[in-house]
Amino acid sequence: MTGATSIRKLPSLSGLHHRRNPLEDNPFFHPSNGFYITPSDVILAQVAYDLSAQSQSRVAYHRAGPRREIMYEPSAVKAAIVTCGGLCPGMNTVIRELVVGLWELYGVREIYGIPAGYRGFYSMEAVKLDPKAVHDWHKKGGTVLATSRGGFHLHKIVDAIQLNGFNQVYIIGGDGTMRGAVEIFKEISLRKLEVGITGIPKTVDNDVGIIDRSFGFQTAVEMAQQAISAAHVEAESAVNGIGLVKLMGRSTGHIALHATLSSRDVDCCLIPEMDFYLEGKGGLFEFLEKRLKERGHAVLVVAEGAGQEMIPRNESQKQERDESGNPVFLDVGVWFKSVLKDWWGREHPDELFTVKYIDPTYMIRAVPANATDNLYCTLLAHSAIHGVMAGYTGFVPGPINGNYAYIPLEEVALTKNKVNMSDHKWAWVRSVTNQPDFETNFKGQSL
Ligand SMILES: Nc1ncnc2c1ncn2[C@@H]1O[C@H](COP(=O)(O)OP(=O)(O)O)[C@@H](O)[C@H]1O
Ligand SMILES: O=P(O)(O)OC[C@H]1O[C@](O)(COP(=O)(O)O)[C@@H](O)[C@@H]1O
Ligand SMILES: [Mg+2]
Repeated sequence: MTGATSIRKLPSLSGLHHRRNPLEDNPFFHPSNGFYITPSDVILAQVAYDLSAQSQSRVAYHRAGPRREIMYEPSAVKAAIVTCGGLCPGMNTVIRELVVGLWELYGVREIYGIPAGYRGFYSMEAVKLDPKAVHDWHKKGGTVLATSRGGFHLHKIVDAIQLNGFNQVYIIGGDGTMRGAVEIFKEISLRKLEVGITGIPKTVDNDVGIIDRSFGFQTAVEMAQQAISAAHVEAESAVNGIGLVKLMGRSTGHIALHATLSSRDVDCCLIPEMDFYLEGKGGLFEFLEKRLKERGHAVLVVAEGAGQEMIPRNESQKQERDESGNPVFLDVGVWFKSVLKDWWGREHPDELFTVKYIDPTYMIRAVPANATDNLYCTLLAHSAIHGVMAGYTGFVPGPINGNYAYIPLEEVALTKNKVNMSDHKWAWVRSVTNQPDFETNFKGQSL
């Protein structure tokens, strides 16, 4: 295979001095050949190639891991950790492992938690953290530091970082947080401060791009199974029963898709990336009618952002935003329940019909991470620490094709991970549920 490899450049702090990595003397490690990662160690963005193609350009990211030399004197490090945005299983594990990792791997002793998200930098007292304080945090859901939306005042935040003398900042958050982190990184560079900034991607929706998946996502999918199973039991035990489950997913339907694929009890899965329609040939009602006739019940899984444009709303509802500026959605489950009942009442006024609506929204994200996600959180935290200690800044650690890499923060902030409606995964959903291909049906209908 021929073709050039372009390595994504990582910003680094220039005013610091090289020093020996203390892992060299750490009793738990025996650094041998290949232990330290060098600048020429990279992870390719893509692993599948067509070998018959003439020439292919490749994108690569620097590989995450410890470097032979670090750029901070551990006793001079003052680290800040903050969690922003919505909850996600594993946030406490990441905080715990950042604290324990900084302490045990590098001998850092000044580690602080910023309470309540970005606003905490300038409006609250930072909390001193050590391994003893965080020892059981991985067993707790949520974030012990607390989180919030909004409150992003760039200058106040950077002033507070400067005033407190923080020289490493670990920012745990989703797509909105990453956009904020880019602003902070740029302002810090403008002020020529020697402060390492890293963004650790957190989002239960799995909507952050480039990385394989976000931590906590698998736990959330697992939790969603309970809701789907309950909906299935309720639907099966009724006459013409519909079990309706709403799952998180503002603009991406990954949770709904994965929960559908792993459950196999789902008759139809609706996600924000797709258009669908209710009435007429090839529509949802026709499909449900058929399913109820054949099987006596049906299970419908809907991502919270699906069909939002179909729900009637007044002017103020149209404008509503949360503190971070994200649009506030109406409850698609409540709407569905009412349109389904209207439809059945119209078509079959004398026949029994039941819709059981289950909304496990916060249950799927307010739990501790499962074992797989806990391990993932640990590797993520350690990757972040190694990168910052090595002097990199403005980066995001994350798994790419199973290997941990450092990705420029700005690239992550600009990339959204949407469900690709034309790849095999969505085809697999349709083959499992046998649900209508709304797009094709709609085109056929309008001919
Ligand atoms: N474009 C942006 N620029 C700067 N800060 C932002 C931006 N978008 C969101 N934020 C801030 O990031 C934090 C988290 O954002 P939010 O969208 O609520 O959650 P998430 O990071 O999980 O997507 C909030 O404090 C919000 O004010
Ligand atoms: O009610 P809240 O806390 O604002 O959160 C609701 C939203 O948060 C999420 O769980 C996750 O969103 P973020 O990760 O972007 O914060 C969405 O699925 C959901 O719409
Ligand atoms: Mg978000």
